[in-house]
Amino acid sequence: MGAGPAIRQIGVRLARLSGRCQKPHAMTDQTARPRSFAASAPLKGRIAIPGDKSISHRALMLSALAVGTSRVSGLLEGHDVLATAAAMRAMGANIDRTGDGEWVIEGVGVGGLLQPREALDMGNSGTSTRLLMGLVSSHPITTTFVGDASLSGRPMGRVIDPLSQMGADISASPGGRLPLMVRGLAPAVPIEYRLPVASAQVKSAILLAGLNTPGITTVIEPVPTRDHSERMLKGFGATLDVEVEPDGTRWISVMGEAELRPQTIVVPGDPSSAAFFIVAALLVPGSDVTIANVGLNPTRAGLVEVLKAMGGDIELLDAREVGGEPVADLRVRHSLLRGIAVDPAVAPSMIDEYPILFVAAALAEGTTVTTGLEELRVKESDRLSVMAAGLAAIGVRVEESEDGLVIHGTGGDPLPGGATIAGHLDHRICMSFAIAGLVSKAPVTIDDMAPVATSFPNFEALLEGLQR
Ligand SMILES: O=C(O)C1=C[C@@H](OP(=O)(O)O)[C@@H](O)[C@H](O)C1
Ligand SMILES: C=C(OP(=O)(O)O)C(=O)O
Repeated sequence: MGAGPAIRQIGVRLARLSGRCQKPHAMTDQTARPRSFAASAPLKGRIAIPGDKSISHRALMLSALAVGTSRVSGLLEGHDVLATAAAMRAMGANIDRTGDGEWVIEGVGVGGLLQPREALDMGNSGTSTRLLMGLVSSHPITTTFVGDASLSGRPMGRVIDPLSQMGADISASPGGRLPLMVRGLAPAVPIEYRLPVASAQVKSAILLAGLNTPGITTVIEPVPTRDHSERMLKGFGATLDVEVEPDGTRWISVMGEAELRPQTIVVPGDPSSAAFFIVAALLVPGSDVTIANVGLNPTRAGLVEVLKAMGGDIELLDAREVGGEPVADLRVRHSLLRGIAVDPAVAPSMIDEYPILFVAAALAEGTTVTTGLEELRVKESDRLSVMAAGLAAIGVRVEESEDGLVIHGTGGDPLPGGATIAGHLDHRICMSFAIAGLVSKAPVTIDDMAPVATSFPNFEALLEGLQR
């Protein structure tokens, strides 16, 4: 998209609006919270990690679109999910927190979203932004989206394109970024759309727009990505059909003007959060940790497979189903890892876990090569360059390519450490370097641990519990 004068003007107008939007709890604490992490005694014990972020967002959105009262337990109460809750409230749903992770939602029905009175503040959350842009695109309302500095730098063109094809009128800041305004169209136009990037957020945005669109909306997905939207849409009673071609391409079709039935949802633990403790237990000598209730949907479980291939001692206990998703307890013991070439085909199933995988690779014996990771450059930070710079600062031998990192491990020896890492408002960068500090000779300082609350508010408390 060009940055012509007209678009620049819209950008200025929207930027002014961002100062006036309703601030959810997520964005009120601006104080940086630096913290150092030092060489750790063995990690021992059993922990339960909080609910899955992807599933929590979707549980709130679909409950808010059902007719009647849904109940969600195990909801992640991180700032990203709270931004989704605030947005759905602002568009008419009644949403109450009744206990720890327990939420009750009274939906407005598909087609029933009301125009929010103020801009929706999405904080740091790409998932909230892109999925909600989809939802509002097929409602007759105008919605403005704003976010923090990290989110305002992320590309939204990937959802603007298909949603515009469905009839939404979207005015974005230069480069297809936030702040932006979506003027929805009802009835919208059903489309058949082949995803140009492997993105569950883009897939979900289109399917959610399709819910209030007459006819059948189809997303063609050449590379499978997390399928929580498909599973949950079916659970809520939408007519959703998935056909898989011999080469694995998935055709996902949703029938519009759906009526969603309220549900009771149990959210499993987030494998992307578990990842930090899996790697910590593998790296800190003498550790033996059990992580309870970890979601192991095959579209999310890539890291466990890669770490096992590197020689990680990870045992799956009590495999079961929770809320329509496969779950197990993981027992993880300290292991000497071996470097490997990571198959780029697994990337979508562990896309958020690469920062912590890079830390694991730094302690492995030999070299780990990763490729096919250009998407990491458009997350909360450019995770390839931020990880490469941070690892180099704590003494790791690392090379950055266009689409991956090559990491030469220490063979189990501690890292030199002794640097301050800039987290760039990226929770996963902060947590990855916190874990690196546990296996470093000199402490590793994170300039600001506050962003961790976007996805894992009790990360530090759980870590301290395992060190006792
Ligand atoms: O759909 C989702 O819930 C998510 C999809 C992924 O993003 P992309 O769709 O951009 O790959 C992931 O990185 C993000 O944390 C959550
Ligand atoms: C990329 C992430 O989230 P989002 O896109 O929702 O900001 C993440 O949690 O690592």
